Amino acid sequence: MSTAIIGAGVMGETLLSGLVRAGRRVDQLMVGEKRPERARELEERYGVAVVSNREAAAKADTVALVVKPQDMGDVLDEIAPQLRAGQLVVSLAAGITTDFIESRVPDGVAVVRVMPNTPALVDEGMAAISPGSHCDEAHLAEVESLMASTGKVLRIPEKQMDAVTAISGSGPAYIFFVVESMIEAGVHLGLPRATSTELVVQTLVGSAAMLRETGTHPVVLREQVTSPNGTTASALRELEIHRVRAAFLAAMEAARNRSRELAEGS
Ligand SMILES: NC(=O)C1=CN([C@@H]2O[C@H](COP(=O)(O)OP(=O)(O)OC[C@H]3O[C@@H](n4cnc5c(N)ncnc54)[C@H](OP(=O)(O)O)[C@@H]3O)[C@@H](O)[C@H]2O)C=CC1
Ligand SMILES: O=C(O)[C@@H]1CCC=N1
Repeated sequence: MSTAIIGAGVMGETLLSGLVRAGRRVDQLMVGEKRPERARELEERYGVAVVSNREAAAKADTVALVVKPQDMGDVLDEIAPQLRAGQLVVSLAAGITTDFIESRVPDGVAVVRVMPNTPALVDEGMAAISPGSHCDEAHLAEVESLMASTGKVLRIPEKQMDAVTAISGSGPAYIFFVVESMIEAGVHLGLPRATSTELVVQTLVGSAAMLRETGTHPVVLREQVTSPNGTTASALRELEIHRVRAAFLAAMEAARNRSRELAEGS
């Protein structure tokens, strides 16, 4: 099965590199990318063929669209004449619905919507997938195997996609923001930057491993750290005073709303 990736920016390259790591034959992969210097970079780095979007759409069994949501209409208009029934189009774009894509491709082309995230680069991705209306089990299984090469995959109803985008799609950015803030706090408290960075990164990795390996609720894990009248309780009181929990809720609501707006082309 050949796969084309159209749009090889951050997420397109993340998908490409995952497929290569997972052992997909490079001669079964191709890339459509509009910037020539980026195309050359990918050819050198992965030995993958960079072709025109039309050639990619004509030749590949599966066409993964990884351009910005705002570019999706133009790319679909460009490749639609090359697509034919039996092919699978996979969109990784935020906001763009399967309806939007299905209305622009020939009948019989199956569409699957995916929301990945960047930890896929280290095979710890979280991808959610939703079928379009002409999609069967074999198409979903193909996308599941595509995305499983870089992490976990969850099947969800498409109506949950905007919320999923706000939580796991954008999620790594919130975590990096917290990490960055904690490192700066360490520096503020007088720690060397390298020490602060090592402390924070390992604390994040250790906490994530506890969540995954014990399956214990985060509230219980937090309580285990919080000694009576101790340091953690003092810190948590400040986070509540500064309404950090409410800020997280508002932030993710804003991301969900932005995903809905992208669907409308703004
Ligand atoms: N980054 C992330 O964490 C995630 C991104 N996504 C989704 O992935 C998609 C891509 O995002 P991201 O990788 O961050 O964005 P990037 O801007 O890094 O990548 C998009 C790439 O597509 C190229 N491109 C634009 N138009 C065309 C075209 N007509 N033909 C071929 N290539 C084209 C762009 O080139 P140029 O720069 O010259 O325009 C760019 O290299 C978005 O839809 C986003 O919603 C989903 C989940 C997570
Ligand atoms: O910020 C964005 O719009 C994309 C979608 C999810 C993560 N990055």
